[in-house]
Order: sequence, then structure tokens, then C-alpha cells
Amino acid sequence: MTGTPPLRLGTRGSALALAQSQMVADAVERALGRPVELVRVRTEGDRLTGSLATLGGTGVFVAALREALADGRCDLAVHSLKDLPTADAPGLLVAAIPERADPRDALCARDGRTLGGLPDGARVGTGSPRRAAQLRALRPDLDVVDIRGNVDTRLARVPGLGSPGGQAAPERHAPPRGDLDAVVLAAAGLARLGRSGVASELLDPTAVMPAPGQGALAVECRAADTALVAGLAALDHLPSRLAVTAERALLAALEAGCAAPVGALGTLRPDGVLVLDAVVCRPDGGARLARTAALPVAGLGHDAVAAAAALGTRLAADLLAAGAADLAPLGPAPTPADGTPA
Ligand SMILES: NCc1[nH]cc(CCC(=O)O)c1CC(=O)O
Repeated sequence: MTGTPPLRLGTRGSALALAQSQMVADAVERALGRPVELVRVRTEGDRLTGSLATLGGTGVFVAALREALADGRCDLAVHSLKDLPTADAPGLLVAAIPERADPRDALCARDGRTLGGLPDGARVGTGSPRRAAQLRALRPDLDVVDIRGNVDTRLARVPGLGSPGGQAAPERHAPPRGDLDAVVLAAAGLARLGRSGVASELLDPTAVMPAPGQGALAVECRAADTALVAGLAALDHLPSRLAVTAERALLAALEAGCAAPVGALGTLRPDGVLVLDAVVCRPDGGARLARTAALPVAGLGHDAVAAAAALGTRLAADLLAAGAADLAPLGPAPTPADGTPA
């Protein structure tokens, strides 16, 4: 009659956070046969909408969820891996990295245009130095406009792409609408919101390298909840974990904050070789360093995770030896990479 008490999954209230939290809640219910309820965690970031992105960056949101976990106000939390600091949180554990969604960036342009088809001098919005630098490298004529806000707010800046309801989170200063030719957003975020249709081009990673961890989620819980840790392992997808482990080790070794113009993408090939591509850009797009490293991980079992991390560290050393630190502002970041986090 009483049954097992529900697991409490702590989440922010944004549309993207709710969508990905609900996806994971459903997967946990299926895997563990235990009910999961979403628990709204109000973060300081949510109170400071708008200005937050420039003040505290994505870390503010993650920190509030982690506090709620540590305090026992919730039992698990879902983070966008690209917003998760590379440093470990004491007492907490990323117990699962589910299968990664499409890691690519998506161009969302008016009239279905591609990057190559945008008119000369077109205005393209992004809050990410990584995206801005790579867009400028491909199209030096573009006017790259710094934008903030949630996915709906950003899409509304492109004529015809605002959500049908026209609703966007209330912001202190209402942002303009329909004033840009295009915005660039993560394909994975659009997919989770059911808005993949607004993408007019999925950008080739060799041209626009995604952020480390983009498209992947992290399911975090208390390390001491050993039964839950063991249960959540059923949601872990090893190829995705290997790829993002390499990407994040690279980011950590570059001491690159989330604002640094650094892209990285790991891929586990069918032959068991983990390939890691990475790029460090000069913010104006006028120069870039790109490097690739590969390592066979088939047959390593769980040692493969440590090997993936070593691959990322080694590629970072290659990039630094080639002068990455002269190209880009590496080191602790004052602003977030991609604006408001999920
Ligand atoms: N920093 C914002 C952010 N964090 C996670 C996503 C969704 C994609 C993902 O999970 O990687 C987004 C939106 C975006 O970059 O367009």
C-alpha cells in the first residue's frame, strides 16, 4: 500500500530544464521501477533573469542544484554537460551520462537560409565566443550580435521563428523581436523542446566545432546513495561517456572557462578507436588551431574512461605547445559560453 517513496529529481523551471529533467525522470522510472517526481529548485540565477548571464555565468544554476542535492532536498539532478564545471563536486557523483543527442550547432535562419546563403553583412545572434569566432572565420562579413536569454527568447529574434504562443520567460528588459537574420543554438536543445524544425542548417563540426559536452546530459546524485548510484548505471551510455570525458579533460587541461573559444568533439568509431577533434580560436575568427588525436579503447572495459581522459589531456598539451594560449583567453572565465543555461 505504501510502496517505495518517489525519488525527487531537482530541476530548474526553464522549458529546456523541465524537458530534459522529465526525459530522465521517465528513463529512471523505467530502469529502476520507482516513481520519480520533479522538484522545482529555485536558483539565484532565476531571480536575476537577464543580468545573470553576465554576472555569474552558468555556474550559479548548477551550484543551486548541487546544494539541493547535498542538503537532501532532492535525490538526483540533471545537468546539461556543457554547463557543468569540469571540477568534481565533493560528495556528489555523475552516476549516468545517457546516450548523447546530436552534438552539432544549428543555424536557425529566416527563410530557411543556410550559412552560405545569408546575405552579405547579415546579423547573426549568439552569446557564445566559441560560436562567434567560428562564424566569423567562415563569414568575415557577418555582423555577429551578442544575445542572451532562453531558447524561445533567442528564436523570437528571427522573423518567423518565434514560438506559436509567442511566449518567452519574463525578462526585465524585453529583448527585441525579429531583428536578426539568424541565431545559432544547440541542435540538442531544440530537439528536446520539439523545435528541431526551426533549424535551417546543422553546422558541420569541422567548420563549427561544438562545445565540449554539448548534446549530452549528466545525471548527478549523492555518492553515498550507493543503491541509487548502482541503479543509475543502467542509464549510462559508455560511448557517450568516453567522448565527453575526453572533451572535458581537454577543457580542464586548457584551463579554459566556458567562455573560452574552445570546441571539442569526441567520437567512438565502430572499430573501437576514440577520436578527439579540438579547436581553439582567436575570438575575432582570424586564426584557429585545430588538432586531432586518436586512441584504441576497445577491450579496455572501464579503464577506457581513464584512457579517454588521458587522450583529452594529451591533446590539450599539443594545443598549448602549438601556442593556444597566445590565441585565446584561456583561464577562468568572466562570462558564460552560451548565455543562459538550460
Ligand atoms: N548554454 C546554454 C545551453 N546549455 C545546454 C543547451 C542545450 C544543448 C545541450 O544540452 O548541449 C543550451 C542551449 C544552447 O546552447 O543552444
